[in-house]
Amino acid sequence: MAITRRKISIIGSGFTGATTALMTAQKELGDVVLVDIPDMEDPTKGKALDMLESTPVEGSDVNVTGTANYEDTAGSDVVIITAGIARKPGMSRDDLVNTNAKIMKSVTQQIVKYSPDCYIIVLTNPADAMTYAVYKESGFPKNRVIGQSGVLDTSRFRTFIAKELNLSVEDVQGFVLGGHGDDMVPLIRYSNVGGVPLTKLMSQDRIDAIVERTRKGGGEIVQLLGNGSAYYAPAASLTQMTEAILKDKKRVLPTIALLEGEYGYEDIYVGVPTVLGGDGIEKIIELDLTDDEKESFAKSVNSVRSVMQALPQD
Ligand SMILES: NC(=O)c1ccc[n+]([C@@H]2O[C@H](COP(=O)([O-])OP(=O)(O)OC[C@H]3O[C@@H](n4cnc5c(N)ncnc54)[C@H](O)[C@@H]3O)[C@@H](O)[C@H]2O)c1
Ligand SMILES: O=C(O)C[C@H](O)C(=O)O
Repeated sequence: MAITRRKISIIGSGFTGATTALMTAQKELGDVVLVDIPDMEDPTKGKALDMLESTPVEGSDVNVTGTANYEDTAGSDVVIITAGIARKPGMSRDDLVNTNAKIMKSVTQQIVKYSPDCYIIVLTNPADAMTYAVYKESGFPKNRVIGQSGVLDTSRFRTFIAKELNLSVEDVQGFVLGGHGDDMVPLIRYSNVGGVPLTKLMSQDRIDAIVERTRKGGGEIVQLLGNGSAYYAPAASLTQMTEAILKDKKRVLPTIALLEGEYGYEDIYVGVPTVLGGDGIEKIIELDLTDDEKESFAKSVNSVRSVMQALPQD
């Protein structure tokens, strides 16, 4: 049988969806189908055509199409959900839960109908609760429903550390545990630059300031943009996760995963270190946490649980 290109569908053609479409196409990860509501069909087609016309310059042999018809997503390998509303200055991500939960329900039904074997990556906020909603609605196994928060939050953390120390972003390692909210937990003990512990390179005061800036990183961009939220770094994060799955890279990345006893929690999607590869979330990595880290993680988990209570129960 002939080998065909991979297919990536992106639901929502707004800032994050369109930017992710461009990045995945430029990396030649597969053909891209960009989907939005019928009222947005022409602009969605226009964005897709504009991207397609960049592929000769990029040397990328992929197709990019725009549509409002889910039939066009049929047989997708990866479906990325960015559909929904974004917050504005003064709002928290949790304020989006009611509107976006309804959108998750309807888009998930369409995704499952046309791509029953796909891997779903959820970006829409509040991301932990929305990933749980998509998991429930899809009926998919937990490894095939993955949320995005930790790659972005860690990328912000790494950026701030690299800039502060004037060292390469490539050498900064670290990750952020917990929900995608202001009480996420950047783990200092597991952070290093080229293997050198962060605490050897930076004072505790500076580390604390960077942790705080990371926690509020989304809000910082919301304030600056004035009418919408971040999209370049979120799209880069989605692209890295998509690549990890489609190329079976078995990357160790923080993702929003379903906990079933790991870290002492049940039936909740929240950010933890995972192995992301050809079978989606292939493993959750359980770290030994100190009492302080456990307490911070518990606070973050509680915040996610309280948002989940707003999800429709049907
Ligand atoms: N988890 C994260 O790290 C993270 C990062 C960035 C953004 N986000 C979230 O992602 C979401 C999208 O952000 P954005 O900046 O792209 O917003 P945006 O407003 O630019 O785009 C959203 C798009 O979704 C479309 N849409 C709405 N309902 C739809 C439906 N039923 N079917 C298909 N499309 C639909 C809209 O028409 C719009 O084009 C927001 O909820 C935002 O908070 C999360
Ligand atoms: O902050 C937001 O509302 C968008 C996103 O979750 C982010 O962290 O940039």
